[in-house]
Amino acid sequence: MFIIQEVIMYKMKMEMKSPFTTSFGTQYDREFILVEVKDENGLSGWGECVTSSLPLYSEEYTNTAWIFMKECLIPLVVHQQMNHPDEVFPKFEAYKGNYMAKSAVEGAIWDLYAKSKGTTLAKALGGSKQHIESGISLGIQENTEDLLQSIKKNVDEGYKRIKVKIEPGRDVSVVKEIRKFFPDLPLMVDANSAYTLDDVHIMKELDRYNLLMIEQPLTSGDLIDHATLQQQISTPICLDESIHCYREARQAIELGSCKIINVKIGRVGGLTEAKRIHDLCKEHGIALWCGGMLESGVGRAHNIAIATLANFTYPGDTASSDRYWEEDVISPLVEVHNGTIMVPQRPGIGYEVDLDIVNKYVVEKATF
Ligand SMILES: O=C(O)CCC(=O)c1ccccc1C(=O)O
Ligand SMILES: [Mg+2]
Repeated sequence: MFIIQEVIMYKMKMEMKSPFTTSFGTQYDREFILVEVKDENGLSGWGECVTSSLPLYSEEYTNTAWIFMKECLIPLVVHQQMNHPDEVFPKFEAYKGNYMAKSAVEGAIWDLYAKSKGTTLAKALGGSKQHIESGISLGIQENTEDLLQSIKKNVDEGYKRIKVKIEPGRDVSVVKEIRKFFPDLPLMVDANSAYTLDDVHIMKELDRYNLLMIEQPLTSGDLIDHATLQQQISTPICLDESIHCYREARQAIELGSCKIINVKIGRVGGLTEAKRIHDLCKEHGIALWCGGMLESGVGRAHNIAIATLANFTYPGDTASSDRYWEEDVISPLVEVHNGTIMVPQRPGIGYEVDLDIVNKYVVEKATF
């Protein structure tokens, strides 16, 4: 049993080393929220809200998450007694949606819980891997030459799988060019919902390039259309934006909307729900991998922990800290060697949050 004595929210703004372009826009920096929860013994747990400054990937964005956390979530946990972090998500279900905000607070409590038990977050979640495999997600480039260079660099660094973002007009031609130079590369594409069923002919062309999967080709609500599309192509569809919870994962499996799911802890409302989706998919032979939201070290550490569960069988999108940031908020940094990340063995998330760096990039702070 533990009591949360204090909650601190840090609104952060950190410039990215290089801009990241998807079919919904270009990100130059990340505005996100770190949540710190403290217990009566002075231990701290950390979570990250993976929203960005505008509602492009999801309805939630950083300013809405900030208010929702302050007004709705924190009153449900501060000075409250808890036995296990699995209690948090059901408590938060009193309020609709806002999963990224919920996940940030719940994630901080998971970290605190693991630290109070003297165990790693990975083990507290039931994970057993000592290391996880890492892929990389490459944004849309102005010219294919730059993309090919970037692929080569990341393959040489050992990343186990390359994902490239596509959009209408920059899809088949790009994949064709990549395959000319990298015929056997474990390659996949992510459309971030940029297509409709009118584009089936494009998906059928992509089907000829031996892709590991096509991620989120259609709009997030379109489970039925994804099922229609999956019947017409042999490349597995992987859903990202479509899956916000266990129920949607179950329905996608029942409908045949996908063969693979990209789990993002923030998108599904936290680690407890991510675990449930993991177990469901395992039961149904649906493979998983852990996606990314250009996280700082705190979110990155949570991704590493969940990816230690057995059914995370494909390399995830969690790359090294220095790919995104001049300085990260954790020490040591997340490092990828030969395409693998060693799971840290210290309690909780296993990385120390560097308050000097947090304070350097904080734009607003609130304490409860
Ligand atoms: O490197 C990462 O963290 C993953 C990058 C990525 O693909 C992504 C980044 C921001 C928003 C959505 C997505 C996505 O997976 O669709
Ligand atoms: Mg995606």
